[in-house]
Amino acid sequence: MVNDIVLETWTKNGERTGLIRHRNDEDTKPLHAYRSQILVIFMIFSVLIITFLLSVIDFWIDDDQFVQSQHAIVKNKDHLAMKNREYFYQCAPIVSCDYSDKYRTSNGTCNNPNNPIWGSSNTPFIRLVDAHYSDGISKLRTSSDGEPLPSAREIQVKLFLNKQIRIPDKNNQLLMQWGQFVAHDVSNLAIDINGEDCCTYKNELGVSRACEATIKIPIDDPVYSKYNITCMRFTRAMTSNNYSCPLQPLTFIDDASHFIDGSQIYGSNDYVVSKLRSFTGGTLISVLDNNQEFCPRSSFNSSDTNKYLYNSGDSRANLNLGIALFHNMFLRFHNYVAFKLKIENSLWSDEKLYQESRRFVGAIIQHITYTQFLPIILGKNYTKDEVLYGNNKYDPTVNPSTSQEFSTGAFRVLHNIIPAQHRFIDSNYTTVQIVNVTDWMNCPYLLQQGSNYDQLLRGLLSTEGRLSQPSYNPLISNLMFHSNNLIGVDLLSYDIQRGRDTGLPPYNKMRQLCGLPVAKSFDDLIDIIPIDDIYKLETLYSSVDDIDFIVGALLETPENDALVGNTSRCIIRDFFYRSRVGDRFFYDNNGQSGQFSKNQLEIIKSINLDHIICTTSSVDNLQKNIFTKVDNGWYSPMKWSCSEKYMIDFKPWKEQYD
Ligand code: HEM
Ligand SMILES: [Ca+2]
Repeated sequence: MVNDIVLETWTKNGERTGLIRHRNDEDTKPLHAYRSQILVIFMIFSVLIITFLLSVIDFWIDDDQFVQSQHAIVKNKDHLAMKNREYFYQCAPIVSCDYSDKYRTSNGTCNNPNNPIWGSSNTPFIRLVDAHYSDGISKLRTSSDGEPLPSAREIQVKLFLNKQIRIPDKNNQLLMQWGQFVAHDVSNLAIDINGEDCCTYKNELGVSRACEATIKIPIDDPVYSKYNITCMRFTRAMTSNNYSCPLQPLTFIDDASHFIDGSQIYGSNDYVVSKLRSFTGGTLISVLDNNQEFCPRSSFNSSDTNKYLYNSGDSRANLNLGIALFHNMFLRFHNYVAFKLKIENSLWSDEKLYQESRRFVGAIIQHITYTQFLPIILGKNYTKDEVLYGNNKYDPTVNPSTSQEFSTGAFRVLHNIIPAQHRFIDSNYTTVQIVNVTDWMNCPYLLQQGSNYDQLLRGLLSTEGRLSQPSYNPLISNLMFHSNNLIGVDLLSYDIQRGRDTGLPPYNKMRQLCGLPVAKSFDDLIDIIPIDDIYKLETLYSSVDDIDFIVGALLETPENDALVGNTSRCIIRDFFYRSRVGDRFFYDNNGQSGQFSKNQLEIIKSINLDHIICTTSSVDNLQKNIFTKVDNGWYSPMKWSCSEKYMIDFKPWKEQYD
């Protein structure tokens, strides 16, 4: 019988193979006479079975599958990362899932039925291109000729620092703030902060791993040289080694759930979630101050209790005033939704109210991101394509994980729209205060003084944003995290150095990945980078292949109405495509467990950031395009009043009882 099966296996199109015919011709011989043939067949058969089994296992854990999707951005498959699957082989936790559950888990596990940890917090950023380290493992990339790359600060000084274009943007500052809010939803790279002042320690005690990438400041630096500073502190990012998963080359872990699910509000694991919930009425814990609702305060050990930090789903909530404002806004919005849902469903438990409100808020964040934010970032024509607005179908072969190239490279290009200053505007639309963005970092308590919250919000809404351009504002380029009003660090130097720290591929490789021609010489960059910048690049880098990704990406002239150049656009689009199609709970994907009803979806699709602002602040009239700067006048025809326009109907959530 067994031989018969083998026979069938080797029959092609109904014809027997020569080997088998031969055996049939001689079937009078004793069995042992066929020993060698049987052995060969057995071996071939075993190899086939093993190959088949390996390919099944490979398919099951193959986190490179997303690139095979027909819409994936990747045009050149020769350059795909090979190492993404290592984590899944070696360190992936085993989780048990109930796929009929209507709600996301807090850490994002159990989204994909075949790969339940895809996109969950504490799993790696995927790489679109293999890591680039000089030793192939962890040492920062060097030039093609083996020499060190130019210092990140030297690049900033020679290429970007003095290029400030002061033309006001047609978008307002709120656009930038939404970008940072979404960035923190999908990406959180832990930094190896161990209290060392790396620049000092480097001189006195040698170099720890965390400190081995401090940034050299040129002696003729136009800013730092005045203070005789020649070293910028910088610590390397944590790696999977810090998460008990030693991998080579270095692999970096995303502490946030990779999905756009509001994890920066709620937390990316059960512990944080439980610390933020009030466990009554589905609400989050909040503090009432001066009749306004704010985030709870963290148990930050400060000698001055008035200088608290906020507790939220993401520790970066305190980084700058704009992001702190958004955390309060969404805390208030969550609690508002929970309150409204309770009115419709008085019998719902705290758990049900919390989960339904969280689901509602997560859906709105996705809706705003895809319909209001991305069309401006990527350009309206570009976002019309079905990559971003598809057929509402979930595709389980698409990996939704945040890519290293997106997080450390392409999306950071938008640091170029951070304005130097925020305006505080009162209810009469008079500017009452102008604040440097770098002066109010890590001091969210300032938001709670007087009417600062509403005034900053009015300022973000009605102040023009910084025009997208190949430079960062001078304050964020010199004074970030300053403690004494004198000198701080440089965000652009950090971004360049972080790219090297995390082994990002150089710019030319990213061009290739995105289907742009590979530049064989600096002159070939002329298709997309202005000639003056190409000359400067030539003085800095010894080869066109050495240019850092973010440097090339920042210099690219955006096409049409996009805010970013082609290469970053391609990487940003890749992420948001995968984040939509590869998220089983994406708000308008059909077929998800407990998907929104038709009426509910209609309401969700009608809600914009405008509604959220109206329900959570004293701002009482808003421009029709929320991210556009409009005239402040009360009677501007470009504005709608909150009381007329922005009611949210929660009736479709009323549960029908028979
Ligand atoms: C005032 C506004 C902002 C400030 C002060 C700020 C500051 C920072 C800082 C200090 C880092 C970490 C740098 C490092 O050590 O590597 C960072 C990371 C990042 N920023 Fe911003 N940023 C702002 C706005 C934005 C905006 C508008 C975007 C995008 C639209 C953005 C996207 C990102 C991303 C994707 C990361 C990496 C996050 C991670 O994986 O940890 N940021 N930002
Ligand atoms: Ca998330």
